Amino acid sequence: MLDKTNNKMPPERLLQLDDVEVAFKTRDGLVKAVDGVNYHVDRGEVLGIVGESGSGKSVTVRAIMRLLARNAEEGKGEIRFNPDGDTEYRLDGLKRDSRLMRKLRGGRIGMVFQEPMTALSPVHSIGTQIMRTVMLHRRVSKEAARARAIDLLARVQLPQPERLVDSYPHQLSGGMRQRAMIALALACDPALLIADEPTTALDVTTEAQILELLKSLQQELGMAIVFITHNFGVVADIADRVAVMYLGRVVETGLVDDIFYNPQHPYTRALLGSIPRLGQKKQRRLSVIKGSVPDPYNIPSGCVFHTRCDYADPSVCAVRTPPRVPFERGQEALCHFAGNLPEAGA
Ligand SMILES: Nc1ncnc2c1ncn2[C@@H]1O[C@H](COP(=O)(O)OP(=O)(O)OP(=O)(O)O)[C@@H](O)[C@H]1O
Repeated sequence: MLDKTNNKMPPERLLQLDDVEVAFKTRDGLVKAVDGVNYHVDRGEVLGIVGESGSGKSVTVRAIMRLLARNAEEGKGEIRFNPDGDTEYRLDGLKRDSRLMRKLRGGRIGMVFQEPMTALSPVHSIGTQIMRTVMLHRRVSKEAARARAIDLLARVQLPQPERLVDSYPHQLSGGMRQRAMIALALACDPALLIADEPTTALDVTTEAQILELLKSLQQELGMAIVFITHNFGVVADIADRVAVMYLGRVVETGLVDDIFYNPQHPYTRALLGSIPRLGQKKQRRLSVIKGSVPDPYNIPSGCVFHTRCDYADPSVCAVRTPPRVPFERGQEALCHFAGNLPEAGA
């Protein structure tokens, strides 16, 4: 039986997370990595997720994919997914190997990672791996699956796809392997592609090429993308909307232009102050914000960002949980002083 929900999402909505919580059981106790995350993705749009290391970006998408570590404990939040506009599935609570999840993962949700070898097997040819995915999700002959594999390799602009289909991952360069992984993720026309820092390990030129490829595939195939990155420059390049995460929460969300030109959360402003400039060394982590991300075992009281915030009033921010303040066009900021901060850049 497929799990369907009663209160429907709007028709344009593909994915919606409401108050998602994930904690991990560790030797030192329970650590909350994701603490009430809300975000949504509409059909065909690109949502960029940005935030420093440890903010819970990857754990949240693993909860969507049902690929959480064994020591994870989920809270009460909801994850809803409606891939084709007619059936809404509740993903939260589904087991990693449930029939539905195996059908959706690879079938309607594709994934690409920073390290292609987490997705590609070193002992099978690229073609075999794509064919297996195609045949797992569709009733097609071996010949048709091979033709599809060659077609996908051509789509991701790999040279000589008829020859490349029989090659092994170690025979390809890093950028080519990234393209092969994208081809694998696209094998069954996903409605949603989850991209977890797919370009972070690449050189600047290859990164630009892969971003360009993802953009053109997204437009051609009409799929939505959740794109995780440390880099606000990449968000500007590829995303329609942004969710900014800090210590397991979405602290600000909105359209790219609104977030860039009118950021309402002090953390977003601080991150924007650390966008790598042209010609700067690659892979520089965002580091200009004072202090470091607090230990998740010791989450600050009140607003979790107050210990690093330039605008914090301890009598308020260290004591009370901040409200979610709405602005125009769906922009929201989790801050006591959102809307009352000094002008950005002032
Ligand atoms: N299996 C686990 N057991 C305990 N803690 C975990 C586990 N997996 C993740 N965490 C913790 O959850 C928090 C969020 O991690 P997550 O990987 O989602 O961050 P991130 O924002 O994706 O960071 P990065 O950009 O470095 O990938 C971190 O504090 C991390 O240490």
